[in-house]
Amino acid sequence: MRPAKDFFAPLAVGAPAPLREIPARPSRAIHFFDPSNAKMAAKVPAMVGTVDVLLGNLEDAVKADNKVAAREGLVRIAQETDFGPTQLWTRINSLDSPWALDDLTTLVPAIGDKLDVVMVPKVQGAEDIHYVDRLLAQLEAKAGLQRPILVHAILETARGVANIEQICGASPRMQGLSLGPADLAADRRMKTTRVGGGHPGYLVRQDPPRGSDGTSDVGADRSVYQQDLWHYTIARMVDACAMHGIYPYYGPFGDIADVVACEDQFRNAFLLGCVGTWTLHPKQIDIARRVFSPDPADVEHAYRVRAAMGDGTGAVMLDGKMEDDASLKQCLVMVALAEQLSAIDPELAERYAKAQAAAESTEQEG
Ligand SMILES: CC(=O)SCCNC(=O)CCNC(=O)[C@H](O)C(C)(C)COP(=O)(O)OP(=O)(O)OC[C@H]1O[C@@H](n2cnc3c(N)ncnc32)[C@H](O)[C@@H]1OP(=O)(O)O
Ligand SMILES: O=CC(=O)O
Ligand SMILES: [Mg+2]
Repeated sequence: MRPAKDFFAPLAVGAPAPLREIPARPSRAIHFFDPSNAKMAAKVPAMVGTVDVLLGNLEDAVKADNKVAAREGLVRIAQETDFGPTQLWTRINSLDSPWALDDLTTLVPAIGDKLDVVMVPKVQGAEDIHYVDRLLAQLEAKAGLQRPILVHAILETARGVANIEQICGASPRMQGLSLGPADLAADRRMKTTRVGGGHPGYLVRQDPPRGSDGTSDVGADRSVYQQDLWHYTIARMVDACAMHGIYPYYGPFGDIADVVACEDQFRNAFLLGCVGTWTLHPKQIDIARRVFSPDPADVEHAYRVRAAMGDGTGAVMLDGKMEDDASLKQCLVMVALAEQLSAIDPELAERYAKAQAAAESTEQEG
């Protein structure tokens, strides 16, 4: 392990200095595209501004025969496209594949100045991040890059989950973690064949009614409540990321047609602390943008609490509820997110400005 004094030292002579803090850039929708799929690739320039992140995927879902075409396609798209405020990420092939090294040694010199984040799949432990960290530093130095490329790990092995804190703290490049429910389910030998989402078999059943003689009628009709298979993993991910000042994301939701369950799954992740999700199909983009942008009513409430709390200490009553220093901090999380999103999204800026004005006028009346 690197001693604290060396943690922020560049890992190659001439590489850009690592960031001291990972910027909180909006990344509600990380939109996956296959750069070797001509039809999909052709849509990328028009998607700039419609998603927060465009991610050129080189790993799973790209056929083995198309790996080189995908890599070259990504280089071409990146060179030809002005991404404006939209971030460009890539998901490289896994480190145990024959393609990962060529992915990095091709992409960094060619488009390193445009790449914000490299997503690394199937990360098992800090050693995987150390490998990518050093290699990126060497490639950045060679290419004369001025800012470091950040690293994002996918949590999709049992070992990765067990090593989650070490992964998050392995390098100042660490930007965040995504849940990889498909590979993780396989690695854990879970018995779901779905890509993310719930499962009707994973449930809790209402207690049976009791007869007058005290016996339970186990055959009676009872409500069942479907549970979330991913709750534990997402909660661990959120804590590990918060502890290290980096960002957690939901991953793929494979049932493209079920936009309702997709929204539920995204919202659970948002409420638990995730900042965004992957979108695999254009249908999922509006869902992600909506769910990961706070509701204006919640933003209005947050501004009201902030105004009512004055110097931020003590306790007040608002709408019959107690608010204090701690609930103010919750509200400030909401306000900070609303302000970040307002800076990049004029429509949301207008809605949040109205929420703030309404909160301030209620405060003046009160
Ligand atoms: C477990 C994991 O690792 S998840 C991450 C890896 N997986 C991925 O990245 C999958 C990305 N998505 C896809 O490959 C595709 O969306 C699929 C295979 C799921 C569905 O593709 P299709 O059957 O073509 O979907 P569909 O017919 O509904 O597409 C409608 C239109 O959207 C386009 N489209 C589909 N997905 C995307 C996308 N991700 N980005 C941009 N455009 C897309 C199609 O090209 C099509 O265009 P057209 O109307 O001009 O013909
Ligand atoms: O890569 C994603 C997954 O779910 O596996
Ligand atoms: Mg995977």
